[in-house]
Amino acid sequence: MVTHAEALTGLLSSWLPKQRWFGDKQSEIDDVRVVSAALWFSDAAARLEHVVVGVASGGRVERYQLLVGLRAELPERLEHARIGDVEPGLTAYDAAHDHELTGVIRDLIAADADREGVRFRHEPDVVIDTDLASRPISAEQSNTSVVFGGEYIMKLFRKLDRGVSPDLELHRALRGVGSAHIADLYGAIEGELQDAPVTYGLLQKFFANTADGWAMATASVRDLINEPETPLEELGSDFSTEACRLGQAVAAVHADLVSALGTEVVAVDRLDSVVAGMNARLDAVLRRVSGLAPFEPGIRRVFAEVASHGEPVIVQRIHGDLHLGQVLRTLTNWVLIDFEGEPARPLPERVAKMSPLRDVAGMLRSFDYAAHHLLVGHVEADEIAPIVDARVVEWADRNRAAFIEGYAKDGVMLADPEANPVLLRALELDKAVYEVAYEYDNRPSWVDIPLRSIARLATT
Ligand SMILES: Nc1ncnc2c1ncn2[C@@H]1O[C@H](COP(=O)(O)OP(=O)(O)O)[C@@H](O)[C@H]1O
Ligand SMILES: O=P(O)(O)O[C@H]1O[C@H](CO)[C@@H](O[C@H]2O[C@H](CO)[C@@H](O)[C@H](O)[C@H]2O)[C@H](O)[C@H]1O
Repeated sequence: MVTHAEALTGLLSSWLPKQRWFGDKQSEIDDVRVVSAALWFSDAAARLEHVVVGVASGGRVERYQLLVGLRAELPERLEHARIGDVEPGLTAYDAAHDHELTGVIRDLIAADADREGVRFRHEPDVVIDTDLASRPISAEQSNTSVVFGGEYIMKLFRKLDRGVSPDLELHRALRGVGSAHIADLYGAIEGELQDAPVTYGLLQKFFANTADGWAMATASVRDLINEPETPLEELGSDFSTEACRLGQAVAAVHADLVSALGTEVVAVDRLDSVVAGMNARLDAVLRRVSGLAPFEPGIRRVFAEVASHGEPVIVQRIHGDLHLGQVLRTLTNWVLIDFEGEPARPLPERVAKMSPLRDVAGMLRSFDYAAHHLLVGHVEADEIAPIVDARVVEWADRNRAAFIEGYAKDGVMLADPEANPVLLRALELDKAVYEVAYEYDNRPSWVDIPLRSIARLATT
């Protein structure tokens, strides 16, 4: 079967780095090769080709999924998605922005179709409504998501791992035990790539009219800056009740993950390997970000305490990258989304069992972020800081405490954050070190947020 994949590769070196989901924006692209290509759909107006490319840059090769639309005439509505001409009179574009072609993908799932080794499947007890209109969501992130009506959201993965995505694996497992705090899984697109399983996409329940935790928390912080005289507990937008409910939801999901996938114990004589992992991640960030160097001895000291403290650690499957942007408040519930783990970690590390306190630490870090990020780059930051600094710290402490209270409230937790301060502090630091690298790569003006927390966590 003939595709236009080879002709496309010449256009990608300039197009890929402009995409939000493209990982390494710092290095030049050295080479783009076609790993697989298949025709998924064709009619008189458009073709949909599925192309996986291997992109060599910065000394690494990563695989990316492209949904390539091809049309003789690109309508105005798709101009922003143009990749370029693959032959005279035939334009390639990102089909994730074309509601007609994303509708085709949804229909393939509804029909349990197969296309050249790619399996489109809906969950056995689900009937997919194929009449709903499709639109891309505006906030494109690590992957590309498309919403159908107010009912479904389809995530098309961009960077592909060799192995089943934990986002699919954990949603399937959580669905199996009837978890109340997730977006129900309706279908998936899977296949094999270079002799390994691969997940291309997910179809899930879409929660319309939600607010994410980050929007709610930062609205509360904005209020406290604007009402400097009002005690936090009297602010109309006080977030602590929600933080408590969120803690309950996270504990419930952790309990569901234990029911579905079990636990293991890291014995005291293996704690060195946990510390070694944290130190290795620190080494990698220290090599790249010089601003972290002054804190190195303090960070290593906190990590070392995990081994010397001598408590075995119970581990389980966890979310892995939990923060306020990964939780949605529906009318009646908190829902956790995006179970992929930290995008920068290799897949084998992301699917390993870890302490549930790692997710707790991720959320505690997020309260710190929400408290401090509004002043980053603000023209009046220096003027306002002395007045609001104490209040935002109080806000973070109040909500961190409420979240921990909620986490313990229903008695379903495996590890009590309050009873494990040594591990919790090390996990917060480990996360903050990861965040330094994340911000350095993606939002350099935010790098001070984790660095300031590290200064506090590694020296007190
Ligand atoms: N089930 C859902 N219901 C409503 N909105 C959702 C749902 N899942 C994801 N979203 C929205 O889509 C955004 C991207 O989803 P996410 O799973 O985090 O994708 P990515 O892997 O690209 O980071 C989220 O920040 C959220 O706003
Ligand atoms: O949501 P992703 O899976 O893409 O996660 C990555 O990006 C997050 C930012 O969008 C990043 O989170 C960091 O910033 C958040 C505020 O924007 C903050 O709430 C988090 O606590 C902080 O870690 C996440 O680390 C990264 O993996």
